[in-house]
Amino acid sequence: MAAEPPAAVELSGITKRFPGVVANSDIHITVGRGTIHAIVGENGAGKSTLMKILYGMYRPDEGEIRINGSAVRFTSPQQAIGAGIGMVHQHFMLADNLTVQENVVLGAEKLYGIGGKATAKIREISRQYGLEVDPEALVEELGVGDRQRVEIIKVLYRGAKILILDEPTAVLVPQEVDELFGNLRQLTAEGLTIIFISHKLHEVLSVADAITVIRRGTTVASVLPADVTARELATLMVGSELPSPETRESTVTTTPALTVRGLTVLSAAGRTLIDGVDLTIHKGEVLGIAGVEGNGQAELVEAIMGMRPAAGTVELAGDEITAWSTRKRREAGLGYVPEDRHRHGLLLEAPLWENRMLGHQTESPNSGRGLLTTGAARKDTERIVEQYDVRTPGIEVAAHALSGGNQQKLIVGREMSHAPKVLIAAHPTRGVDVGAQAAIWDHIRQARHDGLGVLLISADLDELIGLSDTLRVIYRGKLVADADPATVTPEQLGLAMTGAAEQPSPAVERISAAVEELKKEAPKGEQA
Ligand SMILES: Nc1ncnc2c1ncn2[C@@H]1O[C@H](COP(=O)(O)OP(=O)(O)OP(=O)(O)O)[C@@H](O)[C@H]1O
Repeated sequence: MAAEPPAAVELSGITKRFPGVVANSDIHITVGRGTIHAIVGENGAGKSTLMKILYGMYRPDEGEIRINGSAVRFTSPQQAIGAGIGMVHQHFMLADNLTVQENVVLGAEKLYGIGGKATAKIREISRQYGLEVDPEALVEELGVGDRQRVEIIKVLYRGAKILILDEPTAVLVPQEVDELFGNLRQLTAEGLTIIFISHKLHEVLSVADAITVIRRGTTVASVLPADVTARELATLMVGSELPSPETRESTVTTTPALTVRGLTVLSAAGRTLIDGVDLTIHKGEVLGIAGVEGNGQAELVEAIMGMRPAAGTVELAGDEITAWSTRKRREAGLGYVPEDRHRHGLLLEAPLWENRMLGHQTESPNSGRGLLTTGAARKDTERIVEQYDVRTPGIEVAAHALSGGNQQKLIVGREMSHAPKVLIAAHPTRGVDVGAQAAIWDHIRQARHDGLGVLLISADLDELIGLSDTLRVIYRGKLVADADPATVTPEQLGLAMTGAAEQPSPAVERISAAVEELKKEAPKGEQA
């Protein structure tokens, strides 16, 4: 009988310490060749650290890595790439103004040059693995799903046989998730191996061949998807039962908290990014905006926050704030959870308590009588850490030392602490585990009960549907449809977002006509 082929990846006894934290402790994982292996765990459990070790970005303090049966010791990602490992990051790292081919070839010109041989190789990869993209297309014209395929092709082009994907579905609509999973299955059918991190337990159960659960830095279970439910997985992750989600209860009033009229935003080149948007959020109302990324959500948020010039008017609780600076808007009660927590939400090198003051330096408890009150800010940071379950060795550590999900919890906690009248929340639970997500939703619901109005932008359709009182669909900078959160399904909403609702459902209104109108307006070659 032939001997069993060695596992594609074998991690044994991996331990990694950071000051004050054991991020990985005696981890054991075996990933079979040609399988999809999911890694799940709470925020801060140690998933990213482990993947960074496998990708050569960190060196383990203890333990052994075997790739296809041979022990390896990587001191850089280049060595990991050389051993056939590729990493697809959550934040795409593509140059928008270059073509697909230029992006794929960039930095790997030595492999197949930059001309016809490179094109042929990209086409071969596309064909072999069913990853459809046009090498000539400009990346800025591509949707999110296509961009992700370019990232995957990029690592395959460099010879990866083992792919690590970090939360690959966080930015995809349901139809794109299905496509991605189809692609992943085809990759494994061709003998490649996939390891992916995800917080979406239903997706993990539908696509993974095997699942490893990490809790507080160590592997606590390796299970087959057929043997567990999402709830049981969550329980394994947390080590105790999750609370049941609370039922929906309407708190919407008739008092406007935020009114936007005729908001229009142009790009530097004069293109219309937001086109005459009107909306009202009432006290006690969560207004969710559904849309495929890049349809104007970011510009809408930035215009409301006063971060980019816009025509039209914005009123906060009856005051016209159109001409106000961002700082003044925040002081007047506009809370802000930004989409990009590294660029707008945090000072990564600064300690947590300084980050607690960020954007709120002029407000209590951070300042009083014109002076910064760092003692009070520190104390309040302790409270946020406690209340929002931010897992950290202390408030003096720098923000970059927190796991992604814990950074997010800190930002949400900070913004909610100033009793905002309106919270502008872009992807408030992105990268946050299921338990922490439920906790953040509870905080938002409680504040909504007390009269908070929320503008919710999210790529997580379950979150949009579950948390919103009112749902609207944004498409090419216009609000084109309304959906009823009580009856709409994620699939219907996903279709409406891509402008593809051919059979309008009662739960999504107006979309088809509006999209047809937009398509007529769009110049040739620019249609969605
Ligand atoms: N560079 C670093 N310096 C110090 N501590 C770190 C560093 N990177 C991670 N940690 C700590 O190691 C632990 C594991 O973090 P890691 O990012 O691996 O978690 P994770 O499971 O990926 O979480 P998330 O789901 O939130 O992304 C956390 O306590 C984190 O604060």
